[in-house]
Amino acid sequence: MSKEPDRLFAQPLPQVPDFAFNEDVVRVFPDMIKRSVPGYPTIVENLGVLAAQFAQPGSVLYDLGSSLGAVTQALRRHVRTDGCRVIAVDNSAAMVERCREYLNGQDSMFQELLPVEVIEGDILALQFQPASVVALNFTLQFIAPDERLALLSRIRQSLLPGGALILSEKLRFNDLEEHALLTDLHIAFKRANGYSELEIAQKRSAIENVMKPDSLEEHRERLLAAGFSKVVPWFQCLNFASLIALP
Ligand SMILES: C[S@@+](CC[C@H](N)C(=O)[O-])C[C@H]1O[C@@H](n2cnc3c(N)ncnc32)[C@H](O)[C@@H]1O
Ligand SMILES: O=C(O)C(=O)C[C@]1(C(=O)O)C=C[C@@H](O)C=C1
Repeated sequence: MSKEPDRLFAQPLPQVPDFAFNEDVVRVFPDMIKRSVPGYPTIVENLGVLAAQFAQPGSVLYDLGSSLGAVTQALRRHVRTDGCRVIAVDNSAAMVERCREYLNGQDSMFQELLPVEVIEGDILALQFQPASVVALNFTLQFIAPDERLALLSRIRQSLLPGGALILSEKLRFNDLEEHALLTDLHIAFKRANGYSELEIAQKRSAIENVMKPDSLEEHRERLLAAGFSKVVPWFQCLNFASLIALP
């Protein structure tokens, strides 16, 4: 994976454009997400471990909003269930192109990996096949809020008995003091990872119109409304969390 450091917001920008998953972001994405999302490497690796517990023979494992395929690669490191295949979907052409290159690299280094198909497309328009694992790793927060319930309902309908949705998101908190504390600690995390005050501020204005986090309570209620029977948080680091939702 690219080792290029993320300096995208290091210089003052006359006007900060809305954040987009374009070629510039693709080049620095592995560095950006690791330095921006507390717990990201732990979440990705363990998503593979969890998926192996839910994978059903002959089913599909979806990686929705796959970016460079970090989750897909973790699924292929950990899932050995007969007849499973991975479908990775992203609507950024630049992400999809680089993701395919990285997965070819994984194929050339390891044998007997699950087959994978990378689709360039909108997850809101996807025809889901019967699935045992669906991963939404920091993707739902970029979907328009009024589309989220319908998407989760369609995922729920595609899930086989014994399967699971694994949903990772940045959280906001209804308690203002808790929200302020965890936001400050997240800024401290970014600072400790070498981001300047300017980089932190400009990234914040770039994402504020395009990324709308929900609270844990909102996630739980919406997942139940979508038909999931149980919602189990399995990881939280500062204001980032991951949940298992069972059909
Ligand atoms: C924060 S990144 C996901 C990170 C990735 N899952 C990982 O773990 O490394 C969000 C991704 O979702 C994709 N995305 C956003 N909206 C989408 C949509 N409607 N359909 C497909 N992909 C979408 C973006 O292009 C971006 O690559
Ligand atoms: O919340 C922030 O400040 C972030 O940078 C978060 C976040 C994310 O959660 O996806 C936003 C955009 C990039 O994809 C990497 C990280």
